[in-house]
Amino acid sequence: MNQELDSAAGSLPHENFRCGTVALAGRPNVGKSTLLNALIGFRLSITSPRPQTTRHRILGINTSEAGQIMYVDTPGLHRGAKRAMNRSLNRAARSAISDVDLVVQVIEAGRWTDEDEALYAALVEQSTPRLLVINKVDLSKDKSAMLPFVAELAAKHSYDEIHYVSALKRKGLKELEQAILERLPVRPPVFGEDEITDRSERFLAAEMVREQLMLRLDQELPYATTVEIEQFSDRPDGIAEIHAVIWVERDGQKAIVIGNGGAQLKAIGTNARRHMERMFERKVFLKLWVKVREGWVDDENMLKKFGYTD
Ligand SMILES: Nc1nc2c(ncn2[C@@H]2O[C@H](COP(=O)(O)OP(=O)(O)OP(=O)(O)O)[C@@H](O)[C@H]2O)c(=O)[nH]1
Repeated sequence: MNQELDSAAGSLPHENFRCGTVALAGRPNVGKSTLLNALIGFRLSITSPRPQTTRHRILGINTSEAGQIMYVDTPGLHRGAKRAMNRSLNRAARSAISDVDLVVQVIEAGRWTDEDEALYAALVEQSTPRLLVINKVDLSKDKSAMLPFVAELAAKHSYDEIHYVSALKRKGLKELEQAILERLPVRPPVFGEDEITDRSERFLAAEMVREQLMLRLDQELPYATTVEIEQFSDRPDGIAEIHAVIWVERDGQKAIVIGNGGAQLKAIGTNARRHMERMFERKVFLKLWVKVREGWVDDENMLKKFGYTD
């Protein structure tokens, strides 16, 4: 990852080879990251049942004979964001949809909310081609019940195409991929064919710890945490040594993250390390600390330090 571009980049593999960027946009929790992972066939972007799990713009690359699709996973657009971090996530989401070849708006089957409408309004202001993806179709037992919902949607909104998918069950993805490719410009690949992201292992390591925080901590606590990698080095014995700090806002939160006798922190570390070993294809030695930085979620300087703003 993040290697020198492959020699394939720069030359056109065949005259119809297509290459372009595609934003996966939508309100929080509709399944954008799950869809990204399913489309690239790799568990790159972290997912959880909680809204705004994704905090960064992440590029996931899928290269085939036909072309190279660079998917941009974006934070979910959240209305009425009060805290500085949520406002910054909204900014990232908006800028991600403004500079791409195609936008895929993702919604949940049977639900169209004010947040979906607000995103649609933002898309209409741009002339970028757009597809609608109705995700989580596996959850609706009676598929025909969806028809009036889609008919009403289509009557009031204009999309190039509407697709039904289940990102979780990997249904409808081939047709979606085909529709995406058709709308990308003919041009040579930007990345080498084995590259799956523009993000470094260091970044992905922090994300994997954060995923465990999102999955294991209750209520608002995950939103008061972030992860900073202090050291990422490859030891002579081939093991990647990673030191990470979990930042929280208050002492009480620190105690919860550590858990009784350190049990919670141990479980977070074990699970994150297993995922890292699978993704990085080598053994990992992971060391975690929990530290308090009061009010970091509302502090623009801290958000910058943690990579949430430019
Ligand atoms: N049943 C079902 N669940 C899904 C599907 N796709 C995603 N989910 C679940 O929906 C939840 C949210 O998925 P994410 O991929 O994290 O959603 P997101 O849109 O990236 O969320 P944000 O980070 O909040 O923007 C997770 O629990 C997923 O497992 C699907 O096709 N079917």
